[in-house]
Amino acid sequence: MLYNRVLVTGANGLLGQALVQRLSRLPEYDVLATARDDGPRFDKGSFGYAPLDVTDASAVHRTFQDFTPNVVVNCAAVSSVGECRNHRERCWNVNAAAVETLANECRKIGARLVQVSTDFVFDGEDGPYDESARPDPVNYYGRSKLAGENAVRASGLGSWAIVRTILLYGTANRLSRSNFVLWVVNSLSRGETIHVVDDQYRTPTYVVDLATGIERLLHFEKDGVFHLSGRELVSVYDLACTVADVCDLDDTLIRPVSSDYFDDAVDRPLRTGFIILKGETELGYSPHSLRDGLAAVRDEMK
Ligand SMILES: NC(=O)C1=CN([C@@H]2O[C@H](COP(=O)(O)OP(=O)(O)OC[C@H]3O[C@@H](n4cnc5c(N)ncnc54)[C@H](OP(=O)(O)O)[C@@H]3O)[C@@H](O)[C@H]2O)C=CC1
Ligand SMILES: Cc1cn([C@H]2C[C@H](O)[C@@H](COP(=O)(O)OP(=O)(O)O[C@H]3O[C@@H](C)C(=O)[C@@H](O)[C@H]3O)O2)c(=O)[nH]c1=O
Repeated sequence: MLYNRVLVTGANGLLGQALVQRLSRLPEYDVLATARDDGPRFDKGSFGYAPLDVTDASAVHRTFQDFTPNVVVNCAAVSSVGECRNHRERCWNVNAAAVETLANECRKIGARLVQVSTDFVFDGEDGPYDESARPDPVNYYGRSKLAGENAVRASGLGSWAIVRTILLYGTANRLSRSNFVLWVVNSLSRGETIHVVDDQYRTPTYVVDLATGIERLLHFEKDGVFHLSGRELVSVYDLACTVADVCDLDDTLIRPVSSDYFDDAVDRPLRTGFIILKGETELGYSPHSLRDGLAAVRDEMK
């Protein structure tokens, strides 16, 4: 059997954990999980682990020389839009500059690079978007992620893919950043009132679906841009109400508000969402329905 030697960065994050667990269950992959911590935050699956800060160019070089991956999936990011607004240099170093470093190291050893990106590269004026839509980010996070995409495109790599996704939800161990669905469940379970925007629209994505989609992309060795998200376009308020319904929580605690309710809000694109036809036809991507994905998360939380 021809093994795919896959190096995953940011492996202790929400997507990184799901992806490493997915790949390490399949015999065709030999996985090296890397993250900033001394060890993995999870233990299911059979994979190697090495500490790696993607902004440390010499550490990246050494890790590539030691493991010699034939494919790298970059899940490392500063994924909080507020943190990107407040700590621009750190955000740029991770989301843009480090991608250039990874792409250069991939080129040297002939490896493929799969870069994970976001709906926030778009302005949100005319979603849902397909892969040919023109990016025009409205916040610093989106600009840094677009710069990361452009570093891949400009790198001269023989083989690369950019996988954009939207509003990820799921469970994982000891996350440094929670996600919207867990936040709604935890807040409502404590009986807390929450204010949720009803003018932002998304196609929320169950992280297990995204991990499966990326695995399919590796398996078929597809290049180019792919939009992998859920199928259903909903307002974030409707998403919160669906979470309450699926988890049997009190939806009267959810108050609809518009985006300008939050005084210090970071600008967020209003209507994103993805058309996922390319992933469906070229990868066999087939995400859970929103209710089924949320039910799976509810069961994982038990
Ligand atoms: N979450 C979402 O809704 C969406 C996410 N995306 C994209 O998906 C990808 C995965 O995001 P997600 O898993 O949700 O985010 P997480 O924040 O859960 O994971 C990102 C990981 O990157 C790690 N990281 C940060 N800086 C470095 C560094 N210098 N070196 C190595 N690792 C680093 C973080 O480490 P630590 O835990 O130590 O902080 C974290 O574990 C990102 O590219 C993100 O932009 C796109 C659309 C939606
Ligand atoms: C905390 C909070 C969030 N929201 C809304 C804002 C937003 O539409 C949604 C999710 O907010 P978050 O701050 O979790 O995430 P946000 O920064 O909007 O989400 C993004 O994550 C990054 C990584 C991406 O790349 C994007 O695809 C996107 O999904 O919830 C409220 O309405 N009320 C609240 O009190």
